[in-house]
Amino acid sequence: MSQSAVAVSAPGKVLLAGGYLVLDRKYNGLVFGLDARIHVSVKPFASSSGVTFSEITVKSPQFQDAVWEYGYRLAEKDGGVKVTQLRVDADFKLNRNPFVETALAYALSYITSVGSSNISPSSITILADNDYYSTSSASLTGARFHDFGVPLAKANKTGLGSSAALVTSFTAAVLSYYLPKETFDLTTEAGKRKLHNLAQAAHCAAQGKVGSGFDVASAVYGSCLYRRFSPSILSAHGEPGTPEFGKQLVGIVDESGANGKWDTEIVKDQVKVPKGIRLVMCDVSCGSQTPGMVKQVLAWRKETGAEAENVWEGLQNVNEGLSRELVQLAESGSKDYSELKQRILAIRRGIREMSEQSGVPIEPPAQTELLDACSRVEGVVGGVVPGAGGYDAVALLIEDREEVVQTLRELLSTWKIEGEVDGSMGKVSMLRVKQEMEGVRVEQSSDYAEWSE
Ligand SMILES: Nc1ncnc2c1ncn2[C@@H]1O[C@H](COP(=O)(O)OP(=O)(O)OP(=O)(O)O)[C@@H](O)[C@H]1O
Ligand SMILES: C[C@@](O)(CCOP(=O)(O)O)CC(=O)O
Repeated sequence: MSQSAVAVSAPGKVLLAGGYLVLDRKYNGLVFGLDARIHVSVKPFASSSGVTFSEITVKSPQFQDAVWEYGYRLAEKDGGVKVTQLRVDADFKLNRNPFVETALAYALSYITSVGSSNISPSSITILADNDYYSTSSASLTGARFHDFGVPLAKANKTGLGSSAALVTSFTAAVLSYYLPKETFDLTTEAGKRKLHNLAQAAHCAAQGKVGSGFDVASAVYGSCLYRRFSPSILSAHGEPGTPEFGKQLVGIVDESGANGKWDTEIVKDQVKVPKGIRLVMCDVSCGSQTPGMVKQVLAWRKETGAEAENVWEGLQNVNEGLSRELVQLAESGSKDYSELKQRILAIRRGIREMSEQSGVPIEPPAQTELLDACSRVEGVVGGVVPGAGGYDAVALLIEDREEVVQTLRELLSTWKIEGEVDGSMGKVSMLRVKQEMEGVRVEQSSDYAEWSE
């Protein structure tokens, strides 16, 4: 068992094309990893009293009250590892973190099923790159990891997929810490595949539903064309502590169980960004969110049958067209972006058709106006509402020149966008993130020493 500190990071994501379609294995999605990462470091638990407990402490020092202490024990009947959040005193209300708790229980259950059952106490630190949460630029101090000064639940997420990047880097760090390299090596393809399977299982369990998993896949593999796994792979197992959970989990992760191999498809070489082009993410803060958009769109698709299928097929075609054009430009070195512009516009037309027919505001008029205005800026190739769409964000492809970024910033600095529910006016801010090809990565644990005391 390894006892030296380890650290791992995993990227956030943006689903540039394929929202909703990617939920169905017939279609795929173009997902970019982003250079905003979540970092997790694990080190031995330093007991000041000399007494050691069976305890794993997790903290997220950028937020208030973000410390979670867990006891753990091997469950009977091969139930894996049951973790229990510890209370400081009987009256203390537990502040639970479902993603951390589930990722820990899943990782320890896997570790004790394939390796040693002797889990030593450890101390885990989570650090998120600053762009995962919005702050006024005045409060940014230039610190590598900003202190957001609020509890995690009050932080304004920018929608970069924090839970998927967290579960992926957390699982990878815990596995690397407790398992010998022969059993788990993150730098190998086999290691990444195990990580992908385990992180998908934990992430689905924590969010209480089986989504498409594009966010976990890009956290592991980075930018890719993604075709989802069959949801049945994750539909039949128990939860940590229930009989045979250990065996079931190993079957899922090592692909040795009744469901056999995962059918996820990750294609890396059909995703390229031409030199001279970059992705820009803009966060839209409207004070309104659209719950249940996915449910509504899928219900409409089911009701409408062939009509909806036509929209889906049409979108798949133009989505594929976008990735093909990006690859073609990257390989030819051409700087003629007129075709790329047309392909982005074709995707937007498809999304608006899906919006209109389903009655779900995927590219609502306020976002159409914003995207049109951005697209008129010299050097902006075009943009879309990424992922599930709505009022949350826009993603743009621009020529990577400082003056383009500057003009866009000026345009957005005064832009007001009307929210959906209460008519409140929101702001639009350009995040500092751009696309990144690489997925999960082993880091130097000493780089985080300052924050993991
Ligand atoms: N820095 C962090 N420290 C600890 N836990 C975190 C951190 N960031 C995210 N989490 C966990 O992830 C949860 C947020 O997940 P959620 O799925 O709501 O957001 P998201 O993944 O950022 O969403 P989106 O897919 O829209 O980008 C938090 O409630 C917490 O449990
Ligand atoms: C609508 C959907 O296809 C994409 C959601 O993406 P995002 O969380 O808005 O980035 C759902 C999914 O793929 O799980």
